[in-house]
Amino acid sequence: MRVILSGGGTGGHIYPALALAEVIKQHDSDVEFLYVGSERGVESSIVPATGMPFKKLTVQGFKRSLSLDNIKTVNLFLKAVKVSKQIIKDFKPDVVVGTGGYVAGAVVYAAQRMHIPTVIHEQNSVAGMTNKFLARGASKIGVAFDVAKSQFPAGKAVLVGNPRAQQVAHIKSDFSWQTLGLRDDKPTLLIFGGSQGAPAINLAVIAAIDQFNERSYQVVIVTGPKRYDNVLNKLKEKNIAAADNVRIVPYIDNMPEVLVQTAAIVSRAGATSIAEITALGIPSILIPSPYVTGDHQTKNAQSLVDAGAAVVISEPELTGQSLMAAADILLLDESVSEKMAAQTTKIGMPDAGDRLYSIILDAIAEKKV
Ligand SMILES: CC(=O)N[C@H]1[C@@H](OP(=O)(O)OP(=O)(O)OC[C@H]2O[C@@H](n3ccc(=O)[nH]c3=O)[C@H](O)[C@@H]2O)O[C@H](CO)[C@@H](O)[C@@H]1O
Repeated sequence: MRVILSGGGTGGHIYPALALAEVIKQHDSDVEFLYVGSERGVESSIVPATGMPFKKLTVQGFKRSLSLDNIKTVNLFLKAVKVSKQIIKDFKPDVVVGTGGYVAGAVVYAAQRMHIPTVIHEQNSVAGMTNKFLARGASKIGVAFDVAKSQFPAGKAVLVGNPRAQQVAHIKSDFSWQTLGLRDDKPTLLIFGGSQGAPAINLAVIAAIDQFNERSYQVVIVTGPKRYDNVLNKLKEKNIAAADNVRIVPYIDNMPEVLVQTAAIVSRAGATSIAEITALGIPSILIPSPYVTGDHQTKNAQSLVDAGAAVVISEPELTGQSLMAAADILLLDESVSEKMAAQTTKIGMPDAGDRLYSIILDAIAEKKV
């Protein structure tokens, strides 16, 4: 089987594609992959690091307001479709899979024009712009939230979950907190703001760090690669240093292994993070980003809140104090965290990769009929 994968711009689109690749390889050891990503997106470093063949396109996003830049966006898109057609002609895929982001728009659209089977995966509860654009021509659509089904052409979308859930649920982790200078016999709270970090979460953490320093549990603060220096500078200005139980890092490369050893999470409500949290049954405090299309993070978080599986703090309510209070309950009150962990696990879909693989096989088979 030959598969082109495309998804980009942000970790939440890229990691599901890579997790799917792992699942397909388990079913079909002869599979050949090609990943097509954007040259400016983080996929251009994340994907080659896995050893997967990678080709770059130049694309950019649409501005929501009227802007001359959108003319450039359209021109780049048309060029990217042309390059994609050549890539597809050379690679001869059986299927092209898109996991969101502008780059996937060009690659999957090119495949559709060439009558190659295409499958798109929607991670969020509100369909993204790229997937809406591609939906009509897609052979199959896999969604991670049931509420997303109705946003696609009738009968086309299937609930599959997010393949990253399967990856983290089955990982054998020998990760030790000692690699960060911490201890393995203490519960650890992991704080991160999605794949890029979130300024609001970083600010609340800076306000709370004096108190985190005094806690019996450990705290790992992931600032986001581009926000690390800023956080360190702010702490310096305030003359605050992290104590022995607190670590501040820009990014975590081996998140699945780390998550397995994590007692509780503070995070945005990105769809892929939620898939991981629910697959592993980790109690969480979610702070949905208010800056995303259709407020989709609040809707992503809703299914967990409804089930008593997570606590939500809205961004306007987020302060050092509200963060500390919620963190203390999760880390210090076992009855709360155990209950939440049990509820969270119920929502998880640890077979999501297999389910997505299955609709990919259907898409290929239907083409052959
Ligand atoms: C601002 C924005 O547009 N966010 C969107 C983006 O978020 P974002 O890229 O932040 O996506 P998610 O929160 O869904 O996923 C983040 C991924 O990055 C990983 N990770 C995170 C931090 C780290 O240090 N190392 C690491 O590997 C997480 O484990 C997870 O796999 O895509 C998601 C999936 O479509 C959407 O739901 C989000 O709304």
